Amino acid sequence: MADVGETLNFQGVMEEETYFPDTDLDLSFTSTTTDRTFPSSSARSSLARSSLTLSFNESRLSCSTITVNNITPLYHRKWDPRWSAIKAATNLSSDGNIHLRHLKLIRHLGTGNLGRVFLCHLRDCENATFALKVIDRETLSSKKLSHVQMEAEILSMLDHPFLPTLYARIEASHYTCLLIDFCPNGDLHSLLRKQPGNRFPLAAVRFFAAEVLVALEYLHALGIIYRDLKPENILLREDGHIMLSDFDLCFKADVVPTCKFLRRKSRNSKRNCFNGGCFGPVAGSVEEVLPEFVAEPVTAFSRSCVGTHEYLAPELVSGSGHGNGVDWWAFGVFVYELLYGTTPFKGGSKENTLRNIASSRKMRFPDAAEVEEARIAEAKDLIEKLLVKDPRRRLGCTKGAQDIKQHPFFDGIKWPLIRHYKPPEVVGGVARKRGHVGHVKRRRWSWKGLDCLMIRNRNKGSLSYRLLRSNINANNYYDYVQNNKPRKNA
Ligand SMILES: Nc1ncnc2c1ncn2[C@@H]1O[C@H](COP(=O)(O)OP(=O)(O)OP(=O)(O)O)[C@@H](O)[C@H]1O
Repeated sequence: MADVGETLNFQGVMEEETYFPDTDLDLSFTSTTTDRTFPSSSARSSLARSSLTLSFNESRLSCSTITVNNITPLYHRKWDPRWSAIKAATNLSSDGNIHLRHLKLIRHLGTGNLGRVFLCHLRDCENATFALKVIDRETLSSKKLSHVQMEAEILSMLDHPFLPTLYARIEASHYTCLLIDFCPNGDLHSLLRKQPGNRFPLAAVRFFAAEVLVALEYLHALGIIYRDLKPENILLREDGHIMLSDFDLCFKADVVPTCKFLRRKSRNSKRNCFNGGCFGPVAGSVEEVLPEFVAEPVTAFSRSCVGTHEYLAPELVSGSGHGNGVDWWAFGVFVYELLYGTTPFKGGSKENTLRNIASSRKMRFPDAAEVEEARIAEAKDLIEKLLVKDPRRRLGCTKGAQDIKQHPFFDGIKWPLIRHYKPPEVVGGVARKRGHVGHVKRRRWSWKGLDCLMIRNRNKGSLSYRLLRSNINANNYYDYVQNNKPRKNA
């Protein structure tokens, strides 16, 4: 059949409003978009909002190869109706696999670094909605292809309520399509921006921080360093709980779990009842015997410099190599941002932000009288312990999430029950019926990005000029800043 695929048009600002009627999807995509790279967030945002045409063209089907992951329901989602729907579809499929023809695209949700994300549902089951991440491998550099590979690999390992479930991976022609959970409530960054003063109430900060902590703990236990923690990457599920997304910057390391029994004096036996997890201390005892389970990739080591600049740990900025500590640093920045609506090292420019991160000056808290006092001291203490520049002394770096869970800021949280907690009621936190579209994100930062920044700004007195002129390797930014004693921080 010649070119019978119907065309879906997602036009500019209309994309949020338009519902696309029945389309006869088939197995190969023809993408007519040209947005290959996203030089800046505004450019990227405008590209993301520009016209996008996807055709599903049956005539190309004959030459496309299709492979599909065999689907095994994950344990924690075993009873999820989506799995039943997937199972029903595969039972009816001639080869027992899910194909693109089983899916009906509803609309474009957003465009990322690697590809586009669509809301879709199974043709025979409208209630089984998913997000489909479509990656056109032909348009990607080898570096980005390795990110796709990493993302798919990590997704296939996950089985956790605060992380996405990969329902299917579909390889069609030069497209890789990942079928994951759809989060209809947008992301935490957009939600934060809707709050008065761009700040969450402390109870909400505790809730989101606790869920993120549990998600990071799980990733670390698998030896996965996330490296891209920021509110934009935290999507909100239908029930208001979080889902960490975007795994293309992760790196995998070995992890050797250890379990020790620790004796310690109880601070407050009643309050700490659940701090040790399911096997917490018995209330009323003076001395507790706590099992200490550590599954933290403490020997992880990478030299690649990735992440979003406001969230970069000093060891990433210095290029001296990093490990698990970068996630705990980012976690400190994250708690700070939820609490104060801005990040702690943000400068007038990216350069200044990096300089502030690398500087040996102690981080300061803004004078925010509006931030409620109860528990604020604990919150500040937690942030200070996470934002320790030396990763060896940073909270979480040696024993992982257990150390952080035991911090007084989280006192009273019953960790094993956390997924059953009622999400906080915050401004704008109501589920939108039809999902959300992409938004302008703080872009990830790379050394290449910094080079461009520096070449553009050749003012002789500027830090960038001095960096360019100096014999110091650009990767060694931390040393450079130390040695050149910048006059002021932004
Ligand atoms: N599971 C999902 N449910 C709902 N919307 C999603 C989902 N996954 C992604 N999106 C939307 O699609 C957009 C693009 O997502 P994608 O993961 O491709 O890139 P990204 O989050 O912008 O990350 P990056 O470009 O940094 O890799 C997101 O900004 C988000 O708005």
